[in-house]
Parts: sequence; C-alpha cells; structure tokens
Amino acid sequence: MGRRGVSDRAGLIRAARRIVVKVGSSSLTTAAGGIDPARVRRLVEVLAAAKGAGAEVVLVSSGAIAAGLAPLGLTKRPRGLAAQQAAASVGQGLLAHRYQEEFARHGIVTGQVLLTVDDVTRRAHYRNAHQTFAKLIELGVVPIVNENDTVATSEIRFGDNDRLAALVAHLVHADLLVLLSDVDGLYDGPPGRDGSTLVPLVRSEADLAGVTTGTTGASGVGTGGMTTKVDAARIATGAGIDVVLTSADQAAAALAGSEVGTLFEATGKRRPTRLLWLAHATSGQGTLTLDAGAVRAVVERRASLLAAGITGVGGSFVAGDAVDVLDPSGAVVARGLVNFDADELPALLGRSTGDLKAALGAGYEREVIHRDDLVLL
Ligand SMILES: Nc1ncnc2c1ncn2[C@@H]1O[C@H](COP(=O)(O)OP(=O)(O)O)[C@@H](O)[C@H]1O
Ligand SMILES: N[C@@H](CCC(=O)OP(=O)(O)O)C(=O)O
Repeated sequence: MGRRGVSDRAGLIRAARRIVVKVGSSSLTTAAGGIDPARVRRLVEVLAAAKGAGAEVVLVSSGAIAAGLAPLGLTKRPRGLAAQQAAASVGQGLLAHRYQEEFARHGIVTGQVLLTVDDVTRRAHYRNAHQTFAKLIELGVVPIVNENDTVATSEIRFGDNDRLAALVAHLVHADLLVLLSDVDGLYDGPPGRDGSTLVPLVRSEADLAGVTTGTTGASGVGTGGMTTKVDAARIATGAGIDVVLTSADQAAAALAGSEVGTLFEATGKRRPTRLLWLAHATSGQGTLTLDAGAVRAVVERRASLLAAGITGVGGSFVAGDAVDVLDPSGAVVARGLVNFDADELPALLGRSTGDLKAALGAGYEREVIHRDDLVLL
C-alpha cells in the first residue's frame, strides 16, 4: 500500500540525499548524428545544480553504442552482438569525454564505472563495486556508469540500462532513482495512441493492472522500451527506493519535486543487493531438482542446499552460474549461484557431506549452493 499522495512528492524528492539518475540513449543521441552535445550540456546543468544543492549524484548513462555508430560509418544500430560491442567500444570513450568536459565546466570531477552482471551478483565483485562507489561519492566525484558492453556476452548482458540502474541504486544505497527517457512518463498504453493517458502515480502492482507497455520508441537507439523501465521500477521500489520516470527535458522539474512524469512509490525494504538481479531478471543456466525435505530446508529454514537433497540436475552450467532450484513437481522455488559444474554433480547426488569428504576429499564438503547465494522466488 502507498504511504504518500502525489502532493507529497516535492518533500520526498527534496529529502532524497543520494540520487541515481539514468538517462537513455534516446535522450542523448541519434542514430545518424551520435551524441547531441546540447542535450548532454542541458542534462549536466541539471545534475550539477542538484549536486550544488547538496545531493550526491550517480549517473547511469546509455548511449555508447549510438555514439559509436557514426565514427564507424553506420547509420543504424547493428543487430549482431560483436558489431554492437565494437560500436560501444568506440562510443563509450566519446561519451565519457563529453561528460567529463561538461561537468568540468561546473568544477565537478567525473569517474567512469563500467559494470557487468557479475559485478552485482558475485560476492567479491559486488563488495568491490560497492567500495569503489562509496569512495568516489566521498571524494565528491560523479560516477558515470554504463554496462561494460564490450565484454558482456549475450547470456550475461543486461542489454538495457534500466535494470542496471535499479541495481546500482540499491548498490549505492540511493534514496531515489530517476529514469529519464524520450517520453514524459508511463502511459496506460502506447503513448500517442488515442486514449492513452499518463499514469502519475504507481503505489502497488494493482496500479499497473491496466497498463500495456511496449518496446522501444521512435528514436531507433533505445533498448527495452517501457517494459524494462517498469521492471527497473519494480526492482527499485521493492527494495525501498522511490522512482520517478519522466523525460530528459523535464529532468529539472522532476528533481525540483514538481509533479511531472510517473512516481513509483517504494513498497519494500532493502535486501542484499547482489541477489536482486538473481531474483528479478536473470534466468538460470540449469536446474537442480530437490526432494521434499530439501525444499523445506531451503525454503522454510533458509538453509544452504546440500548434495544430499538433490535428485536431479539439468542443463549445462559451471561453478558460479545461476541455476533454478525446483521442487519435486518441477516448480521453481529459488535461484542460486551454484558451487559445482553440472558434470560434477551427478556423482554427488544424495550423498551426505561427510561421505563426500571421506570419499573425494575436503574440496567436496562444500554446499552446492550457499544460503547467502540463494534467493527464494
Ligand atoms: N506504456 C508506455 N508508456 C510510455 N512509453 C512507452 C509505453 N510503451 C512503450 N513506450 C515507448 O518506450 C520508449 C522509451 O524506451 P526506449 O526507447 O528504450 O528509451 P530509452 O533510450 O530512454 O531507454 C518511448 O519512446 C515509448 O514510445
Ligand atoms: N549500454 C548500452 C545501453 C543500450 C541502450 O540502448 O539502453 P537504453 O537507451 O537505456 O534503453 C549503450 O550504452 O549503448
């Protein structure tokens, strides 16, 4: 249930100390012309003013692929992953440089942070990313974040930056996530279609019941459209972070607390950050089927998953991958980061950890999924 009305929005936004702002490719670039320097300048002016007023700002910026098209002689976003990665490699440097110059006009230093899915799921990476952000913010730097497109493979790619921004908002303990696009908010149907109207406030899933979201708009450079923005809002609000979705043109009004765009009110509380991606977005690279006792242990007692309770292994995965955990009927009950390769597991199933240690050595005493790496669905 919601806690506030639309009229409280100004207070809510003014109270936000740490803000993650995500801007889409469609608000910064065109496929034909690359980065639009005037749009970058206007955005940076708004962010610099927010910082000047005391907010800590983290910027998640898309646009690397679009910025890299023109220098490579391309006029539209290529379909193939390798070509997109090449464009991102060219464009990311141009984008970072543009931001650096614009923020410098306001006396603000920027730092580039390129993230992969691993950085928000694997424990050591997550801690490292968290510490880097904390230090940058402490130093007064504006971190400029994007997905590390040049190395991410299709299986482990966010693709759009909306969900990445939600995870970053949680990683840095933000109070507010602002999603800026080429559309001024969430509409109940494709914007521009007869009868579609703006949804000013989303307090719970019920407010999304009559809403149809589509993929990208006319820009030709965006990814994911409104669907990934609503997913991002779900991730952030479910983790206790309010979300404002509006157009880049309305960024100043949104940050001033004016009633523009769509406010998604926080519904939940903080959860361990690196598991958010596991819960919301990734799909398992394989499956582990449990017996009824193991389901009870994992779901009710929140215990680690041991080989003794596993009855079947599906798919091909390696240690560290995300796998779906199934109950005896095949329903997904949890997802976790597995500690063994798929081909190691069949020989271990049904055996106690003591037995495995005696037969195979101390390396086999470990849990198949540690409870800290397991999220219930
Ligand atoms: N229900 C909806 N409400 C608002 N926009 C929508 C909706 N469904 C689809 N869209 C489209 O989503 C587009 C924004 O997403 P996208 O192109 O990925 O932009 P960005 O680069 O900002 O991420 C808008 O241009 C709009 O046409
Ligand atoms: N990381 C990619 C983001 C891809 C993309 O288009 O995202 P978005 O515009 O946020 O939907 C890039 O910088 O080009």
